[in-house]
Amino acid sequence: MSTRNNAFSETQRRGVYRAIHERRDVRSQFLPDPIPLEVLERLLRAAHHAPSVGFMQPWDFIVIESREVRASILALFEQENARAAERFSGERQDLYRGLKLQGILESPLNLCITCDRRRGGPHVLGRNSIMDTDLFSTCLAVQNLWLAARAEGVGVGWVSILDQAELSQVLNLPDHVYPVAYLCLGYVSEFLDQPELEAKGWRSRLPLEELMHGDTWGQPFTSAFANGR
Ligand SMILES: Cc1cc2c(cc1C)N(C[C@H](O)[C@H](O)[C@H](O)COP(=O)(O)O)c1[nH]c(=O)[nH]c(=O)c1N2
Repeated sequence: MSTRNNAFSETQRRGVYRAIHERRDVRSQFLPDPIPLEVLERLLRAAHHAPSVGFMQPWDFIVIESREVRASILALFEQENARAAERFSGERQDLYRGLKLQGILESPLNLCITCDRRRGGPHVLGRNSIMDTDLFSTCLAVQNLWLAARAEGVGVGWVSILDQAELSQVLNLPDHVYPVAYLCLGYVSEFLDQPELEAKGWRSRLPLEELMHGDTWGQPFTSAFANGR
């Protein structure tokens, strides 16, 4: 692979793609070892360097160490998860009930990444038509953290089986602050080779080719470059 102007070196590029491909959602493999403060700071700094609409930086990071708070969140999860299971039936429900979908107490640290929908005032550059761009920006902060964590050997698990209003109440969030991601963080015994949902037979990765369209929805993608046009 040749290196073009401004591109990373091959080794650095490999590192970036490795973090992307080997990042996993972790629920079952957490170790109790604490995450050193300097590592946590690097992860939060990575998150804070995400792109954001109008440079709004709408995120805040609630670092949750308290076992009591985590136990309250786990209770919210149990309640919502029981309801979620009812949406499936037969074998699918049995499979669902067998899945581990959170590591709230096993992980040493929980982190809620929120979106302050008022940050930057009433007129944020780029957020005049699509108001949810603040939420999209916050998701990018989550992904930055998730990738940086993989490079640090720290596992991250996203728990969304939670009632948003109840979660906000437990975390004492003001009305204009939305809890985008409730995350469990910790070192892990291993990172699985494939998503746990795939390994357990819930759902597999779709072929990329099926997701590529040319010019408009549903048109086959045949690259002009590949065809020498
Ligand atoms: C917005 C959002 C919300 C959730 C998730 C992800 C995202 C992006 N995922 C993790 C999800 O199941 C996982 O990413 C996929 O199964 C793919 O696996 P890998 O992340 O590649 O390991 C997730 N996992 C889980 O065990 N409990 C959950 O509540 C959620 N919620």
